[in-house]
Amino acid sequence: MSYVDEVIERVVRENPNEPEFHQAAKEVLNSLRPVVDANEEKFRKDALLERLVNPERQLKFRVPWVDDKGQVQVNTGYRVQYSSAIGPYKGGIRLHPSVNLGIIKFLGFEQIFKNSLTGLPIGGGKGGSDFDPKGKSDREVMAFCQSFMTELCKYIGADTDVPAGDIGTGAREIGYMFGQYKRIRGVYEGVLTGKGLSYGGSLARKEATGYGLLYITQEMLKSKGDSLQGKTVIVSGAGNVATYAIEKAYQLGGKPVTCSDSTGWVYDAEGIDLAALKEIKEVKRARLSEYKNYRPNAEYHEGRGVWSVKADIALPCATQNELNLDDAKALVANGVKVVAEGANMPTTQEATDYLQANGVVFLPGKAANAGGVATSALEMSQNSERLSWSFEEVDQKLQGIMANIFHNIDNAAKKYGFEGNYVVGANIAGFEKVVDAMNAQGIV
Ligand SMILES: NC(=O)C1=CN([C@@H]2O[C@H](COP(=O)(O)OP(=O)(O)OC[C@H]3O[C@@H](n4cnc5c(N)ncnc54)[C@H](OP(=O)(O)O)[C@@H]3O)[C@@H](O)[C@H]2O)C=CC1
Ligand SMILES: O=C(O)CCC(=O)C(=O)O
Repeated sequence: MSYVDEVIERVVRENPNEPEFHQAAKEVLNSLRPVVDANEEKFRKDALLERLVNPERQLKFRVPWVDDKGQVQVNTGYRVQYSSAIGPYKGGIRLHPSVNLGIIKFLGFEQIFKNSLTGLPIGGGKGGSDFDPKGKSDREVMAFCQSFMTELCKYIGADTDVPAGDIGTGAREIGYMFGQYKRIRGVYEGVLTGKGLSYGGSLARKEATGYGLLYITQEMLKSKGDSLQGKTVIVSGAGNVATYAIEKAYQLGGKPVTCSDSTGWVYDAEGIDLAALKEIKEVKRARLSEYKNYRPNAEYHEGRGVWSVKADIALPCATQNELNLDDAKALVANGVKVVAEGANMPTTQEATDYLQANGVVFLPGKAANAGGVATSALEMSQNSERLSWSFEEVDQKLQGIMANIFHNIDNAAKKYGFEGNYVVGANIAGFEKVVDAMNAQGIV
């Protein structure tokens, strides 16, 4: 049995009931075969892949808090400190009822390679809780965030582990967590990113993941002599990533016509009304069904369905495994030429295979959504030098980072004989730097 197959078997055996983690690990390990096969003896002797798939540390803790009725609630908190080979652990905190250890591990594992692709010195980690901020009062969210940080603050720090936002964790939650960290640890430092601008946040961090997604899509199109001008874009999600992907798609000449949340989806043939979307989601924290109050001619449907709309480019920006094989068939039948992942692992393996086999250019999340964490690393730099850069300066750097990521994954795919396969290119390019650092640092 090949070394890669042995490790895949071990991942499945030793991590039961963690299907998302198996999916992420299999995808990466399978695409590393050309590199691993060429170094099989050394990698096997050093147990390199076993060390890569096993987190350095994983924390699971109780999060008790009191709701508005005086009832004590108990949630479970997680932080998986996956790899510090190339820098302090870095990755978001997800607050969603579906969160469990396997989901945090898949996200932390992806983060290792994504963070490596940014070219910046950040290792991989991820955290979260099964707490659902939806429908909670600000006071309840604060009570949860303070309790969560009371435990987490023992294990993080500006030079050890720097969490940030993800699903369900935005500026409000980061603010409450930062306040509690400072209160307990007594240090004012860049321990979190995605902070508010008045206390150490970076301009353009809020926009960075969505903007970065469009910058890399544009760079890929440019390499083929094409552009976003005049292209119809379908987007899923209505949160941070989706909103700023829609904003940048407009700025680059595209026409985004859909968005979705966990209860329904919108098709607006004239183009999504960005101001309405921001008001519904960022200000009111309401459901997308309200969109028709702003745009009576738009369609709102319960359930899921954005992938049935005719378009040129599809941008899944909601959550994992939201684009399945049937959706992939609909995209191909409708003439979609590009799928770029704003979310983490939104496309199932079967759907990815189908899209690639049918000539759709596929930009995987660990490359395409890396603009968020890259800008978080820029926030860390600003915090370290106690300066704030202008929006233009951060945005310029983000554009450069996303263009570099595209060329690095493109070149890695070509080097190993997989031209145009950006899944292979991203995994290999991300892995090469991490493995180099691991080898240099001995058996740790
Ligand atoms: N924020 C960032 O900087 C980065 C985020 N990502 C990834 O992008 C994706 C979206 O994150 P972000 O925009 O920050 O999150 P948000 O919480 O801001 O938005 C998530 C959106 O997806 C919708 N959604 C639909 N179905 C689900 C589901 N089953 N579970 C969770 N959400 C669902 C949500 O609907 P509803 O409004 O009903 O909750 C919401 O509109 C995630 O995969 C995240 O890991 C990747 C890189 C960086
Ligand atoms: O900005 C960060 O540190 C994390 C972003 C994130 O969670 C992600 O890239 O999935």
